[in-house]
Amino acid sequence: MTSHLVTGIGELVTHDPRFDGPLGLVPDAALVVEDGLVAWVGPAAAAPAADRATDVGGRAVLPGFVDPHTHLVFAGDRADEFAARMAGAPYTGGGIARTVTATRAASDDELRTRLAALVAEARAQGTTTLEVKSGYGLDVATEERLLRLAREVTPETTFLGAHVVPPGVDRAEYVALVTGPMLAACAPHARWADVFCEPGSAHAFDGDEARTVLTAAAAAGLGLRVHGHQLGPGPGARIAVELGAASVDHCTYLSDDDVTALADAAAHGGPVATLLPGVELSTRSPFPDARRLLDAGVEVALASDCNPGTCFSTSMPLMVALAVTQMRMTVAEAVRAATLGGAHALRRQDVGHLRAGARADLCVLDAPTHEHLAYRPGVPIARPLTVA
Ligand SMILES: N=CN[C@@H](CCC(=O)O)C(=O)O
Ligand SMILES: [Zn+2]
Repeated sequence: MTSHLVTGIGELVTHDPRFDGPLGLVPDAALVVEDGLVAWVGPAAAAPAADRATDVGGRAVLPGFVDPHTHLVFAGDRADEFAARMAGAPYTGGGIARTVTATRAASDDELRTRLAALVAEARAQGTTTLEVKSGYGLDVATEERLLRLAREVTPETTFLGAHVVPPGVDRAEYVALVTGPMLAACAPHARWADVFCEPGSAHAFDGDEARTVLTAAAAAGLGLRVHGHQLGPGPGARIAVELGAASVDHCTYLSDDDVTALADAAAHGGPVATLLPGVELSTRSPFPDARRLLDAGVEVALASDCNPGTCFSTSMPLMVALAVTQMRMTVAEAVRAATLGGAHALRRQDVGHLRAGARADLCVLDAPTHEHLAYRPGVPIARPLTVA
């Protein structure tokens, strides 16, 4: 087994409680990788010998970003919808049907090529784990196809047949399809199931429908996630708590009762609140109240939600910068949410931190400290650090 010493680390974010502050920071640090796993972290002065060494020249190193919410398998483009929105049109979810039409018409190879390009784009900015949802097929064959393709790039695949009711299809019949033949075809390729729960939307699902979909998915062995509170108030957070979902995502319009329910559940591993500030940026909506969640003791994750409708960005550094500048998160809270928070939203113990035994998924910054992620918005300072 070859050991590899990474040295010259100006600042290392470990999330190891043995080290300093909320991020477990080690200044002038080193790290040893063996067999793809972190074998040792600590001050460079105490580093053990290793077979090989890489000096990162005083740069900051942190766990690779964990992006727990993306919709990366799709075809087509909705730049015109984005431009119309910037000129005043509202976001309703109605544009999802256009992506569904383009996606159904695309070949596996077209979808695979686009997906690979988006994964490479995310990775080039420091994302080392990402979740990918279906949801632009909305028929049995296409949903199954999207999940098969997603599985080629990540184990974190999510069945989102309940994204919207396809135009012209009866709601009850569609819920029966999603919970019956579609779930049966998709479950073998999925770790998770998700539902777009927005009772105020003509396209998405109400609380009863969401509960029906998620209960069936849980019975099929899938973990649960919920899209909720993006467009308005709703039952998404309470359903997520009630059914033991790993995460409730968006969380823009939460009531005090929703926050209390999430905070009470947090004590026994309740849902993470995953915030998607790229959506508020790209739909010109109010940002979620991250402080209210954090101050109540709810674990917060950040995700890109990369999709062709509400946020066509794979950039986790952008999400960190938005969380800090627009949502009043501290830099440490945002960096934690983009790494360890995402890992918890995916119920993963092996990523999102750099304690001994973690996967050696490393992100290096062309900067001396993690603060530069928010201090230098839009500047491509984050990239993966590959240690062979
Ligand atoms: N809100 C639901 N789904 C996506 C948007 C999908 C689309 O508009 O294409 C989201 O998370 O924002
Ligand atoms: Zn989404």
